Amino acid sequence: MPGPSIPLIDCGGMRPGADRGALGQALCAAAQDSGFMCLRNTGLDAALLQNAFTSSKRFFALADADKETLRYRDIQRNHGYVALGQEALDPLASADRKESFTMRDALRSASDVTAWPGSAFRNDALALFAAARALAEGLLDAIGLALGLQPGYFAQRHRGENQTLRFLHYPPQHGGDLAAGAGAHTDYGSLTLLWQDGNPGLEVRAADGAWVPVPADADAVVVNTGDLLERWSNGRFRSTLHRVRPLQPWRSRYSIAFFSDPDDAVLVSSLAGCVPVGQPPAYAPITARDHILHKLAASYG
Ligand SMILES: O=C(O)CCC(=O)C(=O)O
Ligand SMILES: [Fe+2]
Repeated sequence: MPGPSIPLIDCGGMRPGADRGALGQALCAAAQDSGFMCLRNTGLDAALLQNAFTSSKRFFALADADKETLRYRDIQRNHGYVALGQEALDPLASADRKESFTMRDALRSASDVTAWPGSAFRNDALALFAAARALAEGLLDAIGLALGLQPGYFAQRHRGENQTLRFLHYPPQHGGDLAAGAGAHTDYGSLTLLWQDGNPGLEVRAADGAWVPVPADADAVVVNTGDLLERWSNGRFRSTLHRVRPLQPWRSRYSIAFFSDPDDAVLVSSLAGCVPVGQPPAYAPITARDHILHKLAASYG
């Protein structure tokens, strides 16, 4: 069960037309207290996830030379295979011991055959991408409602350009000094959805500085709020530090993340309703593109 700092929220199936008011309040409370939450009953089809994990495992099991043919080329495109030791989510620490396949704006590259390991992988990834996108939109809609924004406020600013699906693999480690799977970092954008394979390792930093394990429950989706939602909410929502440690290093750990971040040109500035009367905003406005590229450039050193 989640500890007190990582609330568990039942989404009631996210049925269309369902009352989003109570859900929005619960999401906002969790974003404010912890920045992390575990969601159940989101209505996301479990078969899509299972297929995506299967494709991910098949891909990471390929020979390095095959994976390298699809290698990540640049942070602008933010697509492709990143091998062990090439990314440091904490730029001041050593590189992460993980490999990943990143798919920014996946629907747009759907017809580019050179971008994908094969059609089964592509179909599984695109199906999950579309479902995760709809789920993130529903969650952002509920949050917007609780913040008193116009319906569709966030949807109009998250049209896919910076929505990114990412398959992750933390390979086993045998003996010696164990390396971190992912260094301490905050996520860059609005909302991250994360599915785990049941292998623990993800930890979040609580307000008192303690590292708190996130349950590795394969049936729940972990959701956290990122830097740009922190800025939009004038610091009301937290973009919480988190990391991945090798808690069970003898076996592989797989996870799948979906980052729902604002479109490049969106200027993120503190929402009027979040700024106390008579006080200046806590952050200067920034475009999503500037913030995301700055963070990507730091992590790819
Ligand atoms: O794999 C995980 O559990 C977390 C990954 C993560 O935090 C990230 O990719 O931003
Ligand atoms: Fe993260």
